[in-house]
Amino acid sequence: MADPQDPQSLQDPPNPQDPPNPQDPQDPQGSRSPQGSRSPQGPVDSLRVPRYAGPATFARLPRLDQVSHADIAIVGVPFDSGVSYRPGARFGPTAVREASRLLRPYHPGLDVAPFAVAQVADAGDIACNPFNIDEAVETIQDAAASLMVGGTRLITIGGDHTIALPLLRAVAREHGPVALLHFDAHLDTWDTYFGAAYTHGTPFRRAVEEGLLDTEALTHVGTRGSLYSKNDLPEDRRLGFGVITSADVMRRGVDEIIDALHQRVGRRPLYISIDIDVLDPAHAPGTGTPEAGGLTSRELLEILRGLATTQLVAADIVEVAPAYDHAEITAIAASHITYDLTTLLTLTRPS
Ligand SMILES: N=C(N)NCCCC(=O)O
Ligand SMILES: [Zn+2]
Ligand SMILES: [Zn+2]
Repeated sequence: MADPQDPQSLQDPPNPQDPPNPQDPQDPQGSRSPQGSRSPQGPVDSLRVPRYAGPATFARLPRLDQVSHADIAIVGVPFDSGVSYRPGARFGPTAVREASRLLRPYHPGLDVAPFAVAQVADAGDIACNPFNIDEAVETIQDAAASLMVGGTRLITIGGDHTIALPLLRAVAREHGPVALLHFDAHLDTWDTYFGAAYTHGTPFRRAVEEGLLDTEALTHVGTRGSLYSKNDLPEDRRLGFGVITSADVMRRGVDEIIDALHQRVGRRPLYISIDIDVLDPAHAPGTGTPEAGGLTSRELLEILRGLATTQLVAADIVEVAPAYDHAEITAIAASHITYDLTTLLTLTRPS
């Protein structure tokens, strides 16, 4: 039954005599939009093609090569050679895409149909060398920069947290030093592991050293767990970071945290990096370095929705390791976070 509130139903009504064919190159998405229409090509319509059918792009969106231009591209980086503990985040992008099949086109919390107001497309995966981290970092930076040509904004699904460094390099080249909201159990500002500079525990120290970040506007959110030394926190502060711990979120509450984040980032171009281990292992067991006492997925999603008036320019969601997941708990959380990040990007057009 057509529902006038449903943006999909505002297009031509489905014709049961003429079902879409996902194999049909003229209509690979089962789209109701006429060919050549200037409105964004949305996801496959789950009221016409069952959501479990066909290949998984994020939220069943078109692939980048199926659209003439994308305002927002979702790209996977299946790289996990930078981890210090459990491997497996290389399978994150595939798991998040699979778990995203249930996403629907209208976001009631933010009152927007993100795929109707912006052309969003799935750019596939960046193929990077698992045996050479330096080379992989360069590949990711170059691929991200090429995807951003023409003003396309990027949401990246990792992959381990190493990938934030090349992504920030590509973003800073476009926008200059950016504000950063880093949602993570960990600081990820350590110096080296086994002498290696590019790891999943070090991207944000490198980013500060390289001048990619606006050091007036950096905050970790959700930090908790054991550290290497008492010096870790003052060193992190010296780099410019503020810290809102997981316990602060619980004690101060979501609304106060949102206010504090707005004060910190203001109208600066903003990058959001979300390590799924910011969530409690009960909400995200499928990750490589889990820490007890984390945020709930409800808290994280509410905080993100509170950031709709920032100047978000790009984001990543990293560290989903499906081998440790159960019943897709982690991948579902990550797919919803990615949906919210996408929706935020449609609301926060850079000035
Ligand atoms: N970025 C993530 N997930 N973890 C960093 C933890 C580094 C460590 O082993 O101390
Ligand atoms: Zn982490
Ligand atoms: Zn991290």
